[in-house]
Amino acid sequence: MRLKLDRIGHAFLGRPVFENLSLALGDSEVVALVGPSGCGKTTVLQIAAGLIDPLRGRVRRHYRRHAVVFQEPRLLPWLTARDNIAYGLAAGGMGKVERRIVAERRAAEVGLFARDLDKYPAELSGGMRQRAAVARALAIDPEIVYFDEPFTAVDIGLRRVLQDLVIAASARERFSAFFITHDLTEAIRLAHRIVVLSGRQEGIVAERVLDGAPGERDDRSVFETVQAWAADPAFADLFDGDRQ
Ligand SMILES: Nc1ncnc2c1ncn2[C@@H]1O[C@H](COP(=O)(O)OP(=O)(O)OP(=O)(O)O)[C@@H](O)[C@H]1O
Repeated sequence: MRLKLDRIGHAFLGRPVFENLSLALGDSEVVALVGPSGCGKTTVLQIAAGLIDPLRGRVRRHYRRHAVVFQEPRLLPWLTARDNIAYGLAAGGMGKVERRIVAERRAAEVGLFARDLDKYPAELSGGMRQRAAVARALAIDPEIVYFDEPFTAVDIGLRRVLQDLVIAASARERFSAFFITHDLTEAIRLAHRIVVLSGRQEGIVAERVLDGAPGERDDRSVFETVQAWAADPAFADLFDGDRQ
């Protein structure tokens, strides 16, 4: 068990977001949290990652290193792509030459070319910046990666490529991942398990374990699962939200 949220509750300015939310994330498990816009997905992730404290409940973390990939890349504009990717390694005490080697290996894994590594974020496309953000997260060999709608802002073709990178990396390196999305197709492509957060402060209203490993699901089975769940009352909130 990497992470356990035990009956957490949170409110902003006295306005409750959710109550009594319990959720566990196992070793090497990829859990996708879906739910309508504004239901509190980012808040759950921030509590899980320790970025904010919950008003109620308890969080137990059984890991040493985690990384977060946000919707926007959040690269440091004054550093090259290479130095951005290597950024977390210096804090871990790694020497300069080794940092460079790790950054270049991670960059290649996410499809960045060597010639891009000397560029600054402003010189990279949006897709390249998000690739660099994923490489930076993986560079520190995290035991858990928190993804907060990381591919929402990229176009549909690249989104699929980036999803495939995450699927391959999680299978290869066996980190756990907590992946927030409002895109059910994305969740079904890359998770072992899906949990649905209510849009009416009712906490987690549904949970489904997916068949097979994420990389093994073909487009047809993903499509059929989305269709089946669209008719499932447990997912009604999610589809209502999408129609708004
Ligand atoms: N810092 C804050 N101060 C006040 N209210 C906040 C704050 N952060 C979030 N909220 C509110 O809490 C609720 C949950 O927000 P959150 O961002 O967690 O939802 P979400 O499910 O991730 O939304 P989306 O899918 O649109 O990104 C929303 O009503 C939001 O307006």
